[in-house]
Amino acid sequence: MALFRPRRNEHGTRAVLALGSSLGDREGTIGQAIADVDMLRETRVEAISPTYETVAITDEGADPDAPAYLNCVISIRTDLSPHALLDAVHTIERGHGRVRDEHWGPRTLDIDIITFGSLEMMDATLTIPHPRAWQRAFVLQPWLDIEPRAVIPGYGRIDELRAVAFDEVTPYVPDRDDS
Ligand SMILES: Nc1ncnc2c1ncn2[C@@H]1O[C@H](COP(=O)(O)OP(=O)(O)OP(=O)(O)O)[C@@H](O)[C@H]1O
Ligand SMILES: Nc1nc2c(c(=O)[nH]1)N=C(CO)CN2
Repeated sequence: MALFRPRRNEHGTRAVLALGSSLGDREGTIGQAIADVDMLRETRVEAISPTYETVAITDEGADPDAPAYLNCVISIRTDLSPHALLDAVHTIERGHGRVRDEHWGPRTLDIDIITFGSLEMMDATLTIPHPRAWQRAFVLQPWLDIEPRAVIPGYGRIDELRAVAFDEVTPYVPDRDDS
């Protein structure tokens, strides 16, 4: 189920972040990372998408034998600059044991900045909108659940992009042991 919070203040920039985890306590890590984002200076989480279990996309393509990801998307409002937000999400990733080794390899936590208001920019460390979000169902589907009319600046409407994205996403049903 998606969660939405009433907007108490309208200042700052609305940004969309995508979270993914394929190692360890995936659900716990994503939940804590969302709380970490909400604790950032001048930043507030406004909506949390449902979580999806998704087949890992690796350098060789979709790999059903690689650890599956949990993915979700959050919308935030922040007064941080785009680079300060990038630094902050990297700190959160490191706090959850993220190690940068294998390209597109399994990871405890990945947080990508998908959009930042209507900003379009590219420099050595940051590209906004995220350059691969437009083709990733593991980003577009959860985002669609919380913002069905969203547009990726320069790429178009996410409902249209989602319709042609082919990677596999399945609603995540937690395996609760309440006994
Ligand atoms: N919009 C963005 N969000 C997050 N990182 C970005 C963005 N644009 C550029 N980067 C840069 O990409 C670098 C690699 O990021 P990361 O290791 O998370 O990539 P990845 O998750 O493996 O791959 P992908 O970018 O395809 O999701 C980061 O150090 C960061 O400087
Ligand atoms: N299913 C899935 N595959 C991925 C993901 C991800 O979040 N989910 N992230 C990647 C690099 O960011 C590479 N591959």
